[in-house]
Amino acid sequence: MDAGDVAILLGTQLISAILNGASLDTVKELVQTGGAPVWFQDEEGEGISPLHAAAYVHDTEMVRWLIGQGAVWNAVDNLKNTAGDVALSLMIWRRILLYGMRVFVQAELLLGLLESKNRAPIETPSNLVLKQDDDTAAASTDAFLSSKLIYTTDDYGQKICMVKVPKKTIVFTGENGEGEPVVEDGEEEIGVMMGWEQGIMEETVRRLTKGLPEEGLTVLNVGFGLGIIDTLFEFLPTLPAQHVIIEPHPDVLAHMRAEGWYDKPNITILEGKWQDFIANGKLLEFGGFDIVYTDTFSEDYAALRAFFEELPDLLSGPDARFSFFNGLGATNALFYDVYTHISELNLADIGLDVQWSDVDVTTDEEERWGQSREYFNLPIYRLPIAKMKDMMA
Ligand SMILES: C[S@@+](CC[C@H](N)C(=O)[O-])C[C@H]1O[C@@H](n2cnc3c(N)ncnc32)[C@H](O)[C@@H]1O
Repeated sequence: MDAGDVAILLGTQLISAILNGASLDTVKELVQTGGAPVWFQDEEGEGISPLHAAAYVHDTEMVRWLIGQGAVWNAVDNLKNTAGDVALSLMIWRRILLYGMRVFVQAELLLGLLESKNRAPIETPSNLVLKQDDDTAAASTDAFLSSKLIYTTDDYGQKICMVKVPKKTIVFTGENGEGEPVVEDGEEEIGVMMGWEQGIMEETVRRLTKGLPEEGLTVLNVGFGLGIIDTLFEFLPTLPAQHVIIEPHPDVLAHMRAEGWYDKPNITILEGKWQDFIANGKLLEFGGFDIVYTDTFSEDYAALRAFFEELPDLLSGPDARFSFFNGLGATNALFYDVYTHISELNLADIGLDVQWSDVDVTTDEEERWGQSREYFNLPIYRLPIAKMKDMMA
């Protein structure tokens, strides 16, 4: 390894340490003792420097120290942003985020008022959907439950549980894309569940079970899909004592039967929607679960929030854990951030604290989506783990 390679290695480690929340003392040690170069730029990646990294983690003291050590104040990354631009865009990002959250919360309050008067539901004045008005299987539970589902494997070996929804496309009648536009009726494939989410499910189970006693574990999972998370629960070192799965779709239930899920002695399958088993009190009969997970399809944020409200009754105690598939708004970083913050606020209102962790979900986009509509195209999944707040603390 020559001196250039060593500088690249140390510089990359320095940037990664800062982005991962290293303290100023650690950074000082990496630079002063370890010899990491403060002038380094990550040419192989996004072209960022340690100064950009410090701006990303909003560490003003670290920015000051790095500049004092000779960090290049006006170095630009591959997007032509200096560390100052990053800081500025973060400030602007936070301002827009706060605005988005305010709009969302106001719409939510209004929704509550309208619902209490039995009036039609509303949407927020943005792409943040509180209540869906899409009546296809993608967003209407009734349409979804009466749609045919297809279990298939794509060209890249990825397992998919898929539904087809109607799609209108505008085509031009003439040659070379000219001529009169005509609306053509067609179909679009949507992944109800796709194999690429395996990594998210694995990390979710790891974090849901970490530190919990293995013996006698009780688990509730809402929404079977491909059964990825249920399979992971069944492969824990100690089999859960009680594993309840709620699933309403007849095709999913038929698939579960064919795959032998009905024959597992520790598993109870509740055929219906989670709302049905809240309404008839069946879920309460289990006496609380140590782990609760929900990942449904075609439901909007209002439904997720309604599920949150049931958690104090569903969780077995202060150590019990809850997680949900955090996928709303995930085709846009800002919307995703708003949903993430709003769900944290709503959970806090109900008495739950959330710990977030990041799961890297970068992959080959074409291999992931194939013919399916994209529903998650951010590089990072924000994984929530919630517990009832410790009222004695
Ligand atoms: C995204 S998949 C779940 C994937 C699952 N986490 C896995 O690891 O494979 C969503 C599932 O939720 C089910 N579902 C939709 N609405 C539901 C509801 N109201 N209650 C319970 N399950 C629901 C769907 O039929 C579908 O099987």
